[in-house]
Amino acid sequence: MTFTDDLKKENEDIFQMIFDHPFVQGIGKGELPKEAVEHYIKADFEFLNAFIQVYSLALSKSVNREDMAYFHEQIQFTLYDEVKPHLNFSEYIGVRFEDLQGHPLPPSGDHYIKHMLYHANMGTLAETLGALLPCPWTYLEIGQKLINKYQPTKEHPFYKWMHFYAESGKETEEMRKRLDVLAANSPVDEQNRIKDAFRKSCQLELAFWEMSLTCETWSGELAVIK
Ligand SMILES: Cc1ncc(CN)c(N)n1
Repeated sequence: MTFTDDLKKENEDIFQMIFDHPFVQGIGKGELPKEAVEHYIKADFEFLNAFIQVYSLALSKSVNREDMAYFHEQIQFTLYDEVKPHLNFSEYIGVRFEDLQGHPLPPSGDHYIKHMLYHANMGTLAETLGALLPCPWTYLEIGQKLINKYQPTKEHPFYKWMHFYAESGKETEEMRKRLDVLAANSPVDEQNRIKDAFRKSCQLELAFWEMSLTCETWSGELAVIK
């Protein structure tokens, strides 16, 4: 068993809760409230901006060219390739993707990016990877398991979304490989911080789906200062 095999096993409960979440199941069924999808895209655009910033902090902690090239590629992937699932969702709600950008993150999304930025700013590269890994890994599982369960055809409204993530296994595999090497050489207290970062990111992935479904917002008339 590798370190990341253990992480998966310890967090199987949350992975299952994510798969069972009504928003995720709604993707498989091809039936989602349009307001919830709009809320998701607006938040996810900002989330991925922060994710790129976390990758660049991880790049700055890298000490060899291979890791630098890896984080550079991941930034490109997030910037250019991950637009495709957002476009699929935007088409479904009939709103231009450009009109869904620049909106403040709702509380759960805000919590999630600050959690990742905390580890990236205060922790080691291994700890940063622990906070990042649930993002590609939970989506890979969602894509694969939804395709397996619903067998969508090309006419399915979220066919492209599901296939995009089901076929993104390389991202997870490469990140796991790096974290396994680093964790094997980490002291126990650092391994515990990685485990804590990973579990909280899994829990915040779940919270992100719930935030989207319930159209979670900040309280008060002003909501947030822009
Ligand atoms: C919140 C969230 N988590 C994960 C992914 C997949 N990269 C995403 N787009 N958004």
